[in-house]
Amino acid sequence: MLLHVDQVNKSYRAGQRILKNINLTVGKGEIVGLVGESGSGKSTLAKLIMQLEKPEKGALFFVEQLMTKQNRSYFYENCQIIFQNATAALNPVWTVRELLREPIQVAHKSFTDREIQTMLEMVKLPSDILEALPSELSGGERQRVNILRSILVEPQLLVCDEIVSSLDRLIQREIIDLLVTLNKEKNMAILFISHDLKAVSYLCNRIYVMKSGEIVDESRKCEGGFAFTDKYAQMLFQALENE
Ligand SMILES: Nc1ncnc2c1ncn2[C@@H]1O[C@H](COP(=O)(O)OP(=O)(O)OP(=O)(O)O)[C@@H](O)[C@H]1O
Repeated sequence: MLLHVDQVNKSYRAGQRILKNINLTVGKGEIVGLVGESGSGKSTLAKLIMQLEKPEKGALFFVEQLMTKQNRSYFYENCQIIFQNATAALNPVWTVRELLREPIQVAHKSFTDREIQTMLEMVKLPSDILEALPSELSGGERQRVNILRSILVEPQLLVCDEIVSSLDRLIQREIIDLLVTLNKEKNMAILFISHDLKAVSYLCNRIYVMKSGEIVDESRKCEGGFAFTDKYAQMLFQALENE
């Protein structure tokens, strides 16, 4: 197992539990979805996974190892997160070339110009983009730069928190197809957090449904569809079928 969230609880204030006994796993090379209405606790769980917040109870394991301060750097070399707001994640005064150089240095890697060109091609960015500033890019291009920055370190797991929500449908589909390609070519596991059921159903092999801080259901894709047993989960996905 790549990621194992074991019986995790979280409150920000006494008496108000935001996460309740969360159990979630992501296997090597697996694409897992996490859906739920606004405020159900998805982003809080993402922050806990990335060790930006501490669980009150429970534990998190990465490649069977309990996540601790001591092995945090190994974790960050192998797990990357992308948030919805691509603009905020990119330093506005850096060109794309500089933005890509940073994670390359952090990962102690070096790439030739030719290799960088190949990577740009993989995420379908034009080669002349290297000298552009984030403000000169479209929303979809900014998110591609963000994705490219995250995958340069070749993580085993990519956590995507609402990364396509602010993009139009066509660009959303292109970004999702890019994630499918990265999953296939690099065997990179993905935890895809979204309230966009259509995107999640298309992309994921397995989906968790969250409601009011609890995981209420889980289903694996079978013959292109999902079979939920919980009433709330069924209602959510029923609406999608009727679209
Ligand atoms: N730093 C914080 N301090 C106090 N409460 C917080 C904090 N962060 C989140 N919350 C509360 O935790 C609950 C869950 O929020 P969270 O952002 O995890 O939900 P979400 O499912 O990701 O929602 P959305 O889909 O709208 O992003 C909300 O009620 C929110 O107000």
